[in-house]
Formats: sequence, C-alpha cells, structure tokens
Amino acid sequence: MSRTRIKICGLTRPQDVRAAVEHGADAIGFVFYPHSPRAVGIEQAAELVALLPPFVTSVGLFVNAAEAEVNAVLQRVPLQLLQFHGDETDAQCARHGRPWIKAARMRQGVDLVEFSSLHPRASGVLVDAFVDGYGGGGKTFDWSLIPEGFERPLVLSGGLDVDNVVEAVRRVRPWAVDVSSGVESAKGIKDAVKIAAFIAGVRHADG
Ligand SMILES: O=C(O)c1ccccc1N[C@@H]1O[C@H](COP(=O)(O)O)[C@@H](O)[C@H]1O
Repeated sequence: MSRTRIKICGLTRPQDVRAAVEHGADAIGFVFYPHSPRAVGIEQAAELVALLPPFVTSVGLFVNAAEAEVNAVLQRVPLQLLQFHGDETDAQCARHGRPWIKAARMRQGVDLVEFSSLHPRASGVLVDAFVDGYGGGGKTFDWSLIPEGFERPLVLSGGLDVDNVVEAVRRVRPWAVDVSSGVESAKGIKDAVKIAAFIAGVRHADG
C-alpha cells in the first residue's frame, strides 16, 4: 500500500509554510476565496509559493471564482494543482489548463459515484463536510457515505485533526488527506506542533 499523501491547507505565513515542508507535507494549499479567513492575496501567495522546494505541490483553492479571477492568479503564482471547492462544472474547472481536484460537500443523500461521473476530468475527488461557507469548517462527516472501492484518487478532508486522523486513514484508506482547521491555533495561523503531530499520525496509520 502506498503512503497517504498529506496536504496542509490555508497557509498565510512563511513560517507555517516552512514548518509544513520541514515536517513532510506533500502539498500546501493557498485559499483564493475572499470570504475565507485564510484568504491570501496574489503577491502574498507568490511569496509563499516561492518557499516551496521541488516535489512539494502548490495548490490553489477557489470557490466559484470567475474565469478571469483564476487566470489573474495563475499569471503571477506558479500553482501546480487547482482545487475547486464550489459548484464549478467540469467544463469550468477545465478551462485553465492545469490539473485539478474537485470537492464534494458530503451530507446524507450525496451520491459520490454520481458526483464523480459529473467531474470525469478531475485528477481526484476531495470529500469534505457540507458546511455553510463551502469549507474549512473543521467539521467531520459520516465517512460511511464514501462507497467502498471508490475508484478515483480520493482526498479525505473535513474536520481532520491529530485525534481522528489515524482512525480516518485506517477506515477510509484515502489517496490523500487534507487539513486546515485541525492544525491551527487560530484561523489562518498554523501551529507547527499540531502539523508535526498530524503528519506523524498519518504515518502511524500507514504502518
Ligand atoms: O480553508 C478555508 O477557509 C476554505 C474555504 C472555503 C472552501 C474550502 C476551504 N478549505 C478546505 O476545506 C476543507 C476542510 O477543512 P477543515 O480541515 O475542516 O478546516 C479542506 O479541504 C480545506 O482545503
């Protein structure tokens, strides 16, 4: 079994980027959603992405952004992967010429296989809890809503933290996990000790 990839999302400060990289994160997420307390500006994001060494993926998170808005970010910030966390269609996600993952907001009644069929060109499907404000809510959802043997690369998110990530990885066996709130001391402010413990938890679950 391959090791579970780890994305840390919603970074706003250089020291948090350095801590995530040092402790072994595979991907770092930057939020370009103006309503998020973790939102970064274009110049700020460019400076943070410049801190990433090779083989740590820069991810840009968008929620129902206009095409021109995403393109303006991409002109200045070398993002390697896009994360669409709103109600974007497959065609809207595809228009930027970058690989992307598409978030499904999980609650009773959501059929992940059907959702996945609507997003055939996404590199993977991210599952998050349904919350007001689209995401970053620190809320878990019922993992049994994820069908057994789901065939796309699955990114598990939603309320993960050091206390539940071992069980989450063992039960769901996702391709990757994504965390924001669970490794923070305040919204947008990451805690290096929590990042280290979270990553150690994933590695422990990987065995
Ligand atoms: O982080 C945000 O502020 C955010 C805003 C809007 C949409 C998504 C957002 N973050 C993503 O939400 C999930 C779950 O985060 P959490 O760990 O429960 O806080 C995760 O994929 C973040 O990338």
